[in-house]
Amino acid sequence: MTPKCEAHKYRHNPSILFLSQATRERSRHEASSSSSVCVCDFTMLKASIQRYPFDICGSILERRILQSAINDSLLSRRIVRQQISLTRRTVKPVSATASSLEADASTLLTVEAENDVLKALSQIIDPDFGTDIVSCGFIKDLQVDDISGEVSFRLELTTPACPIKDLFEKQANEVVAALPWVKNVTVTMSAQPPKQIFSAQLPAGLQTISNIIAVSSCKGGVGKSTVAVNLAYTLAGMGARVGIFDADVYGPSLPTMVSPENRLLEMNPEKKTIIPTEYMGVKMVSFGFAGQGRAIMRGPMVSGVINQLLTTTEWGELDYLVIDMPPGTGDIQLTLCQVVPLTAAVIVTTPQKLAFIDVAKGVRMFSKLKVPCVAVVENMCHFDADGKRFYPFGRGSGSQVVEQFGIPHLFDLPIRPTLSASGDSGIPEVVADPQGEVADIFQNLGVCVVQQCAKIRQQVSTAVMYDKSIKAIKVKVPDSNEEFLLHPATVRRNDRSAQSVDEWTGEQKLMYGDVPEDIEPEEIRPMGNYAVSITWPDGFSQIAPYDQLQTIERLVDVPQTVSA
Ligand SMILES: Nc1ncnc2c1ncn2[C@@H]1O[C@H](COP(=O)(O)OP(=O)(O)OP(=O)(O)O)[C@@H](O)[C@H]1O
Repeated sequence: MTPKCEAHKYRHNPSILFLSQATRERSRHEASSSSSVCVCDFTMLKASIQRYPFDICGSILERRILQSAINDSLLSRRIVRQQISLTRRTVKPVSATASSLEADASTLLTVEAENDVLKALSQIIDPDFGTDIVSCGFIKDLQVDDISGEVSFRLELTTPACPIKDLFEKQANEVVAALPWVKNVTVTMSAQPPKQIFSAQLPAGLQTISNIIAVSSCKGGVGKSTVAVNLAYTLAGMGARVGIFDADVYGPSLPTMVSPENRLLEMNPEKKTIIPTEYMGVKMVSFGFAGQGRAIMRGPMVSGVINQLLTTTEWGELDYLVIDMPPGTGDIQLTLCQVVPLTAAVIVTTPQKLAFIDVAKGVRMFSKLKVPCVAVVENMCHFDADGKRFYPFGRGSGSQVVEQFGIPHLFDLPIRPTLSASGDSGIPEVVADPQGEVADIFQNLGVCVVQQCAKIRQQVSTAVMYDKSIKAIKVKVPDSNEEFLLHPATVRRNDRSAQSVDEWTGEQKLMYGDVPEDIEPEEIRPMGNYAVSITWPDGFSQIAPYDQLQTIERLVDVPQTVSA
């Protein structure tokens, strides 16, 4: 049915005529007092009548009419408000009270003004997520008063260290202030509270840490601790809450590189937890602060100590925990990576040709554990003397690493006597000389880490989702372009846990008919970067690795959207 037909249908409705006439009369009357209100009134009603079927009894202006008028942009909000009150005065309400009419209109207008603001803000794109800040869910506590023209909202970013937070703030101010009815904009910047994206089966101490970054190298002495410490202080300088965990039990470097007042870790005797020491706002734990000196231990003991130190520490809320990994890619490193839900890894190397092989080992270890390597730092690349640049270890194989392993970022760190000196003085270089060249390089590394972590979190948390409208589980495996749909019951039937399959005989315990065809998951949460945990209505928590999800029979025909 075309809009014209609708108009025709309602043309003989006396109520409409009544209102239209009233409006027209008023138009004539008010036009003489040079009001633009009434000129618009009639246009609005006409436009509305042509667009929507509506009931109009006396002064009831149905929501849709107002909505339509506002959508048509025929009237400013102010004029619509005046129109409502004029109508109230002109026409006696029949089946709605004047106050409910006004309340209705008021709500509509506020919603409309909010939409205006959100539309304006959606012009701002987050370059990391490739989508606008409204879709990213960054706009919180939006308050709009379209009469006074006051707008306020909070811009909640994923991390307080967001490198473009100032730009976001400026743009948000500008686009909202550009709306014709806006007189004043108040933007408050904030960041999401730290939270692990991974499933809850984590030690309590790690649950309030948003991102855990491993700084790793395959050999000792390449500058891994230097990078870890300076990266941590750079992130803190960017506004984040940061901790450093020195996992090198054999040769802890942290006690030499930073000089906290309290050089011994304290215990909370009641909770039996470790309280980290702190230096310039960065929390830290190292075996070197345990009053034990260097350890003489065997591998499994080392793993035990590392895990205990790491998991029983009261880290509190952290945006980033930087782990200075023990050098190498052996069992200790593997165990550590399995205990801690790492968000990303940074690999440190030197430019020698052989270093390429080391980096390859590191990348392979992390890729086995599904931890994305976000950057390679090629340390001690060059130094400058007599106006010339020297490459004592030859030109690096960093670019080869980037090409071969698809690691997106490579950073060259020069040899600087100050870096070495600050390593021994207890004040990190980026703190001692925040404007220097080294601080600049670390700033770029910090930005890279912040951006990549945000991307990874986003990818991981949306990798497997239940789409209720099509009753299907949507899978988009991180780091792969593959996207597919699975039938929830099929996913449940493919559970391989001891509850569903006998561990010894391999016999299927969960029968096909045990799972209702229309079963729907209650919650899906990522577990590390390799699996999701799916909670079903009967309370069963299924762990579904991505590898397994990729082998399950897929839904080929997308089901029809199920109306709510
Ligand atoms: N770019 C650099 N310029 C000058 N000195 C550096 C540079 N990088 C690191 N160093 C120095 O080299 C030494 C080794 O660095 P660092 O302790 O960071 O290496 P590492 O890989 O963590 O070693 P380990 O695994 O043995 O702990 C330190 O004295 C440090 O100050």
